[in-house]
Amino acid sequence: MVKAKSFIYAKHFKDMPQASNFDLIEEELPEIKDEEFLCEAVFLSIDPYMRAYASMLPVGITMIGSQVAKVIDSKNLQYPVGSYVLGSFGWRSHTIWGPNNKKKSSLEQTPYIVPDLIHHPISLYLGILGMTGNTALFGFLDVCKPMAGETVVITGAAGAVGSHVGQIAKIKGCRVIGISGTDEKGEWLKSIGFDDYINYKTVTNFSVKLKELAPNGIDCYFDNVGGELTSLIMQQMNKFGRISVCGSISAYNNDYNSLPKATILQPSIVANQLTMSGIHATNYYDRWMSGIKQNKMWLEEGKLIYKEHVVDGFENMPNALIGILNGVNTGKVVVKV
Ligand SMILES: NC(=O)C1=CN([C@@H]2O[C@H](COP(=O)(O)OP(=O)(O)OC[C@H]3O[C@@H](n4cnc5c(N)ncnc54)[C@H](OP(=O)(O)O)[C@@H]3O)[C@@H](O)[C@H]2O)C=CC1
Ligand SMILES: CCCCCCC/C=C/C=O
Repeated sequence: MVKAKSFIYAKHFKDMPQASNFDLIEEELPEIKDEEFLCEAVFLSIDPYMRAYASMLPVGITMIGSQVAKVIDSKNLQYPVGSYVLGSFGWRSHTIWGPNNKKKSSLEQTPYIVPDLIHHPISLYLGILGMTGNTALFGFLDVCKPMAGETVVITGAAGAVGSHVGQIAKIKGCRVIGISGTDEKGEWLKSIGFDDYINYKTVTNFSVKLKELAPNGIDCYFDNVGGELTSLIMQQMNKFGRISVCGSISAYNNDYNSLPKATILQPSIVANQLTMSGIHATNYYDRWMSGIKQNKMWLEEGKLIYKEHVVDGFENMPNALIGILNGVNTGKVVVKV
């Protein structure tokens, strides 16, 4: 008999998530039936969307999320014992999955086998070889269509998606400016190929500094944070500039009744005939494996450098989520069980 731990989303978030928003429960799992497998979480993903989406979820459900898990019992030939799977199982230590399991939301994917990585941690399937990697790859290239010599600005640049986008932009021959919340993060960005960075928390005048670093204007903007930074960046876009709107983490802790008042973006959009498009990871499910293949190729060629922020212990899932909203991480946050 296997005992599974899981975090229940027990109370709606208000402002910053707290440990008290979750209940950690334990349950005994039944024997698996035909076509089912039982797996044990090895690494769990922590992502900002968990904060953004949870406001729309009912309380009482298992908290949403993906994990890399090891199959420890199986009556399904497609998922043999000992293999690793990527699954949308939520914040659970052990899961029984079968083809009759119903998807609870469009965010969920059918579990797929991930081959062990010899030279890298298997947690990469949550990062550069997974959801964040495909978001960076398709979300940037589809919308921004970067050309060599163009200037690209990225907010949330030292996070999982931003650091990846910047490196793809360098592969494409662009000048890349990252926006980050500490100099340490900015220096890391430079070490992986970014041309420069702005520490938005300490810079005296953001717009002046941006003009200095991007004297020819901005052609592509990859937006992870929204808010005031986005307004200021958009004022310096070039004619026919492209903006990929990936997220708005600066306001995820606001509820819908207290969202920041918007500044007016239309003059920049109209004057420069900008194209601004929202992107979504779920839109890439039909190209998912080709995205992983491309990112893996760049990884093997040494063109893609990653950093992981590993939090130890399943019990620390809530703390890890609070951490990304406070910007403690450089690179992808994963919890190691
Ligand atoms: N559309 C989609 O399909 C997807 C969207 N996303 C979105 O992309 C964005 C980045 O995700 P990901 O890279 O995984 O995140 P990470 O958790 O890796 O990085 C988040 C970073 O955002 C920065 N940040 C936090 N609060 C603020 C703030 N108020 N203002 C500016 N920056 C802030 C912090 O860095 P710093 O110290 O620099 O402030 C933090 O480390 C998020 O908005 C997320 O929701 C992610 C995946 C898929
Ligand atoms: C495989 C998990 C897919 C989750 C998609 C999350 C999209 C994020 C949106 C905003 O943050």
